Amino acid sequence: MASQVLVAANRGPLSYDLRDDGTLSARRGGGGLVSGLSAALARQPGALWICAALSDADREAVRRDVSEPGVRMLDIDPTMYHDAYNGIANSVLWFTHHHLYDVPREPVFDAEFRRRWASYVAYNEAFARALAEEAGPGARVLVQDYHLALVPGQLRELRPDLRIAHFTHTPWAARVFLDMLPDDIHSRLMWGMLGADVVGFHTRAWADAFAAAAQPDDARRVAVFPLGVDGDELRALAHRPEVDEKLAELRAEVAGRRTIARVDRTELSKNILRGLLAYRELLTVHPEWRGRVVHLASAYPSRQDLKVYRDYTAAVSELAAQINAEFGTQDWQPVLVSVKDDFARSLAVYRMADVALVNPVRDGMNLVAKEIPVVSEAGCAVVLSTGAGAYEQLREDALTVNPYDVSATAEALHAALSMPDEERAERTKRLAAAATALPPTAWFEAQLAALA
Ligand SMILES: O=P(O)(O)OC[C@H]1O[C@@H](O)[C@H](O)[C@@H](O)[C@@H]1O
Repeated sequence: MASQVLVAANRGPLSYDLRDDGTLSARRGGGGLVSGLSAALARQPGALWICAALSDADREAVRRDVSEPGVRMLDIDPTMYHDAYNGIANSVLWFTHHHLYDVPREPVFDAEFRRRWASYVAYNEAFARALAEEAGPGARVLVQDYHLALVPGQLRELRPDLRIAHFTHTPWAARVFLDMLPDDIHSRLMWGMLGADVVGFHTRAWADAFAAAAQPDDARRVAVFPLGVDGDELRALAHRPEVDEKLAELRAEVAGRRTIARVDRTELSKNILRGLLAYRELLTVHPEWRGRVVHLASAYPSRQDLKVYRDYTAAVSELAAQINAEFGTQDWQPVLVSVKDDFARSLAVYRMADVALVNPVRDGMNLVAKEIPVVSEAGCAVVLSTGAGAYEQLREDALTVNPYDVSATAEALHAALSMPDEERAERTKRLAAAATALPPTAWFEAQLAALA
């Protein structure tokens, strides 16, 4: 049956595992984009989510025609998928929008790049064709993120009757980085996204950067939808028994000391190394904190298919080990790194942290900065990068820092640790209110309404 509301995103709401006995089991897909969209789509009867098969088990599920209602997985040739996802989306596009290039060496746009780009075009076409097949007359289609930047333009050609929105969950690159792209690639990306009736971003800053690269007429379609947190849902999740258990364990480990927490994928843009350097500087410049604070750094591996991510992950654990060797004592380990993606443990960390360190060089939004104040028990001072999308909404009550300025970050950590309890609690309350202003369901419905 044709759908009236469709979502297209690389990652789907579920993925499959192939058991030893050859049967398939479904589990919920991971990440902020997925959890936000899943909640919103659950409220749209008859909606369809089109996503890519991400693994051999997913592809097997497509071949066996195992399907869940409301989800269509696309079986894309694995080599083509790898070139599109790792070779273009997570390398060129992610690096451009987050300004991550090591400029003397990168980027390089050569014949190999062109080959991968052809895969990216074909992978986008697979989504556009599937959407064209599944959408009812005049249906509304919400296309997600940089993986699928060409889809709106391609779909518009196949189905001029549809109402299409594109939403970017990352920042939009500054001109100097966009200008590195070959001209035809840059204009193709703009063409793709401007195939949409509404082009959405998390912040005014990213929307303005995109609009500056578009024609004045097209810029009118750009809109801002700052994704927030569902406070009631998150608080309920944070008070499940398994989270209580993790909290008790963590409290025992920390033994009454103050805590500085971070929770991230081990992602270049999250600036974990400078965060550790700032913590080291804090312990050097303000030795009164030695033995009295613990840095709980959750940094779980991500995108390990890319060498630069493997190297970065190794550098993070090496620097943490150095800090522990330099300052640690018999009964105090200054940094506790956790590399397991353990949501229950993260929620326990959120509940107990005195200080949150959210220092990405650039970030589309950063929901950690919004989630921590919502579940914090006694109040949490948020040290927040000016490069995070969340900065636009949280700047008043966070302690904001230039993410490259390690010394300023160290001083902000000191100020956060020294903040009077009452002030911390007051700021946390206001941060939580700002964080819950546009929960996922309202965020999604606002975009649907913009297409009406
Ligand atoms: O490649 P993955 O693991 O699906 O992660 C992609 C997502 O990663 C998130 O960190 C970004 O905020 C999203 O913009 C992006 O879609």
